Amino acid sequence: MKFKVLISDPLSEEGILPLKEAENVEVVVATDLSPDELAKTIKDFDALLVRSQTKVTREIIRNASKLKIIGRAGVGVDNIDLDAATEHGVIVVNAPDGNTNSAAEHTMAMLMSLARKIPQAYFALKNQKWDRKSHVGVELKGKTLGVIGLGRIGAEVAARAQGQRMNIIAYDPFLTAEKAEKMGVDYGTVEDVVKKADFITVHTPLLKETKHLINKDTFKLMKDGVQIVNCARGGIIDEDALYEAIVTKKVAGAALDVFEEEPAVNHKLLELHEVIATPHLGASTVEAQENVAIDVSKDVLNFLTTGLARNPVNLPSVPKEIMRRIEPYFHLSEKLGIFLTNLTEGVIEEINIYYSGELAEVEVAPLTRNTIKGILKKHLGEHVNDVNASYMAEKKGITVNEQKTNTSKGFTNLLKVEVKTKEGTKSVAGTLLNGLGARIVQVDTYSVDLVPEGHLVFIRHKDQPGAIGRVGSTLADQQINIATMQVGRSNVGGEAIMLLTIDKHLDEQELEQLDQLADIYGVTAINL
Ligand SMILES: NC(=O)c1ccc[n+]([C@@H]2O[C@H](COP(=O)([O-])OP(=O)(O)OC[C@H]3O[C@@H](n4cnc5c(N)ncnc54)[C@H](O)[C@@H]3O)[C@@H](O)[C@H]2O)c1
Ligand SMILES: O=C(O)[C@H](O)COP(=O)(O)O
Repeated sequence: MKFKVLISDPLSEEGILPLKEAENVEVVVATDLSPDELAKTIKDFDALLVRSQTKVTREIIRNASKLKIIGRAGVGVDNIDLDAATEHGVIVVNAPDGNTNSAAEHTMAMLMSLARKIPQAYFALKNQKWDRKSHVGVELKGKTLGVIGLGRIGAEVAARAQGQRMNIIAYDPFLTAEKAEKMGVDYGTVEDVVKKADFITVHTPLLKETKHLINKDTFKLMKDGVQIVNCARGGIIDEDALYEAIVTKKVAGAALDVFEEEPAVNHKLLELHEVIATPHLGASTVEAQENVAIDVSKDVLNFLTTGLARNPVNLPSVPKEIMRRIEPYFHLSEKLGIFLTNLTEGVIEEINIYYSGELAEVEVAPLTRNTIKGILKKHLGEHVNDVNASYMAEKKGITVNEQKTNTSKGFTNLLKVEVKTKEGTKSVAGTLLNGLGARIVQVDTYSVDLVPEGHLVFIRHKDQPGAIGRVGSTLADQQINIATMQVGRSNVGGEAIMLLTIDKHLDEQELEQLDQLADIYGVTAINL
């Protein structure tokens, strides 16, 4: 049987040789298909290979009745509808390492061009203007570079900038003091980074959490005359806020390789003299293109012939016999992870997962991976899935322990998850109640009974008459309905908790109002 592979973006000829030379594969290259044409063509293909240009929408995936795998020759998979792929049983693989070096080099090229106004000077000279006065730059040496997202590319950029004798301050949710010290970088929150930096470069994926991470409020915190680089994804920086910050001279310059909408030809930012730009060229080198095409071709070939993938991005299939017994717990395990990560302060160092009762008798590794996925998802988004969750945790320096115990506290099954950071230990436990579904039954030392669904608010407060009433009336003033409320306390007059289910997610302002109430120690909104 021959597998048909469609390549819909330009990939390196050398890189796709593993596929072209495979006897059981027929490769078709069609890089000028419209979305409609792609939606029609795809139905005959077993695999699709893309870069960032092809938008692999739900509609395309829906039409792809034979499609088994989508290979992304690069890192970002925000052009692929991962939910649709998962729902249709299509595995998505990427090539996460092949273009790291090129993207880091491009970032440095942009940083240096920005500091020395090279594109502007070149443009003037091409227009017959020998203008030295308007193109006075600044040195990088001794300046502080703020790096937001210290993953593969961010870390390479930091190391190169240190070579330019810059000081680095970074923020990454997985950056510990030990790692920062080893890399010779300072670290802090996003606020610390933007306040101290002379230049700021972002290297996060584009996720719900990182969309407009740099916005009008963040710009206000920055030094006057700061310069910004984005070679990661359009949308991490709010483009309207950046425009405003440049026009008002808060920001002296910006170097952009990526835009919220691409291709970005008539973009208002491109009209500004202070903005230099390239058309998403970070990975456009001979070497990177060859690397990513080879990696993804091999992975696609391997998957088509053996069913195994090295770099899967979405959910894999779980063996049927394991699935049948543990499937009912999948939902609970992920929700416990998400719940816990929202309560956790500090960098996660250890995750302990305890299985008891009937759960202690089954193979639970897929549940462990699913729980880790729930915990890491907040910061890694679609980059973490069941297959790579343990690997991701290990890569982030997190120790994961799985234990089967007999202490199920009267429940026929109990899944307890504990997370340790330098700030302390947090835990949550859940169970499946026969006929009633999943329940969260313990938060730290407090017993609760909560359906892990919807919009939750977790409040730590002093056990004092009036605290519950104040929360209730504040929510009533905000026209927010309380569906359920759980309360618990450690001792009379000591610390207590309220766990509410409400009808909508609290926005920043609403959270702030609750946080300001007397006797409240902390308020966390959690979306499950
Ligand atoms: N311009 C280009 O052509 C080009 C080329 C390659 C990659 N990229 C993009 O660069 C980005 C980084 O790629 P990578 O390979 O380094 O990925 P990576 O996964 O190795 O690193 C991303 C890092 O961002 C961190 N992060 C997540 N949420 C964060 C937050 N809220 N604040 C700070 N840090 C956060 C993660 O912990 C992780 O360490 C991706 O968006 C990728 O698509 C662009
Ligand atoms: O995420 C990536 O790998 C880069 O943005 C590269 O995208 P490209 O393959 O379209 O150059």
